[in-house]
Amino acid sequence: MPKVLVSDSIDQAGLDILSQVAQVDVKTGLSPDELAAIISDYDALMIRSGTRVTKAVIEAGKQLKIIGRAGVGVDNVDVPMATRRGIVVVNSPEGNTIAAAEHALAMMLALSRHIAAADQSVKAGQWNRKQFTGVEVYKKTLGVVGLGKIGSHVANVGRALGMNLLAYDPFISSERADQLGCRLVDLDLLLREADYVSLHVPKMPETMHLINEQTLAIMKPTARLINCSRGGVIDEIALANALKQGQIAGAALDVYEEEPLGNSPLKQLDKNVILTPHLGASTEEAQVNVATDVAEQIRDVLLGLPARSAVNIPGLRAEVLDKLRPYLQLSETLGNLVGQLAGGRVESLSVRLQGDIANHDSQPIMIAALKGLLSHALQERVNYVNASIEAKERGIHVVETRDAAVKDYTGSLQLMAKGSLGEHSVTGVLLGGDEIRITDIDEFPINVPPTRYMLFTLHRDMPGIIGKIGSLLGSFNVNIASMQVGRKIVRGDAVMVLSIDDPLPEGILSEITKVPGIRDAYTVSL
Ligand SMILES: NC(=O)c1ccc[n+]([C@@H]2O[C@H](COP(=O)([O-])OP(=O)(O)OC[C@H]3O[C@@H](n4cnc5c(N)ncnc54)[C@H](O)[C@@H]3O)[C@@H](O)[C@H]2O)c1
Ligand SMILES: O=C(O)CC[C@@H](O)C(=O)O
Repeated sequence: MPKVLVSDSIDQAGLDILSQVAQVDVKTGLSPDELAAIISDYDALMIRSGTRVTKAVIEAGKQLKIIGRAGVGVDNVDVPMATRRGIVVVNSPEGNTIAAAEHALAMMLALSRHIAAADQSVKAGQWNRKQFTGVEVYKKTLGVVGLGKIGSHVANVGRALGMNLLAYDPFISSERADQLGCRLVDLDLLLREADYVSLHVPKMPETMHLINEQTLAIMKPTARLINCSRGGVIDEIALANALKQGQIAGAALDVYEEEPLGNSPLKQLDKNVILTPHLGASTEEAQVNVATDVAEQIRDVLLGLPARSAVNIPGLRAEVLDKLRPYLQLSETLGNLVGQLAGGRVESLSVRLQGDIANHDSQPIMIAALKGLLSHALQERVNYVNASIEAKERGIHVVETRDAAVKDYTGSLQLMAKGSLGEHSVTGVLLGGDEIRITDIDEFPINVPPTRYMLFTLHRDMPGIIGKIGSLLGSFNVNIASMQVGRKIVRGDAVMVLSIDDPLPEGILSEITKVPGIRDAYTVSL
């Protein structure tokens, strides 16, 4: 039974799903070193934001197939390293969207009315009504930085509260911003005009210290800043200074550059600062959502099925996957076949998408072709996660062409591999939506399904040659399941494709190539 390590607190709903297929060990509060020391036993790791999955952890995870992040941000996982090692990293892109958005909105209202400070003062025996006079959000300007899933919900609720909306997001169209009632502006203008600035961007080099001494200096003295996205997006020292000097009116933070928050000057500030311990996703609903979402994906991957929300398999979202699955199978099979026919070191792979297939997202189809191409050499070490990297490292030049006009079958896929031992091409189609047929080998027309063991010959089309191959195989006790010949002209060159029941015994291939009329022979296992 596979083993799953759960190293952060995860809702029971997720643990129940994992337990259906795996032994589940829950060990929380591990340091990266402690995690690295035990991870080698595990097939899967499930985390929240509390676990740091470093390079060392991934290197130690010799059996790891999947890392599941029960949440959105995967900045606590060394994703490039996981990708190199072929480990799928999955998250729950939407499970906690509402929770995080509501936390940001709660922060905005709590800041405006000094809720946290007023609560503390009443509990301390005071009754200071005047000290806690607040401001209304109605008719104020809310600036949303990052108009993705969470930012959009914040914008929607902000609009319902009667706020004017500005948004800054370089990757969002003005039509999308219009739909949300936001005026799309640059960051400078947003910071100058907004009464509330709410950050909803991912953590990446471009967003590191997006809010810093300079950007804080252009904000209104009455402005309030909210960060429920990621620590590091705000320069916390610069923020503490800006708050002390009254450059802005207040700030509410849920996330920090270092978590847990250490000895920060922000902790010294009182009524105009609210600090929560990364609680954005901490609602009962969100925790059930993310735990279920990610546990299902871990279960599926352990059962050999694809994951819905893999962050390191480009273009392979659930809905794409459902539509493309038969094409991916086709592409992988043809990649495997052409890779074995080419043998040696492959220098380039050309993939031609013809007919209907050319109308689909080609990226996953290309990845499947590369996975197939490399699978004979790398076996299970290559997968959808690392196929592109492995191909790049081997210097394989990949070319994609599309021809939507071709109208044979429902579309076909042609792969051509060029390598140190020559050039080969194969074409395949799907019959009835999911049955693979190889329809062309080196431009010789055939029509055969792929089978586990196959033998291909290139020969002169002349009487007796098929019989000789049949007898030769028979003398080596090889049973032929099916046989087909493809030729372009009578008595010219031809290919013979045989499905055989067992792998070809050692030495027989060279015997086949000695048969008069045989130019070449290849054995393939798919
Ligand atoms: N506090 C929490 O507990 C909590 C919970 C959930 C999510 N989050 C974090 O909230 C953030 C937003 O999550 P989401 O689900 O909305 O993500 P998302 O991917 O849907 O949205 C992010 C948006 O940021 C935009 N963006 C990227 N670079 C930008 C830049 N340089 N400037 C401005 N905009 C930029 C993107 O175009 C995108 O629209 C993430 O950092 C996520 O990790 C925090
Ligand atoms: O695990 C958590 O509680 C935080 C999750 C949140 O930061 C996220 O990115 O989804």
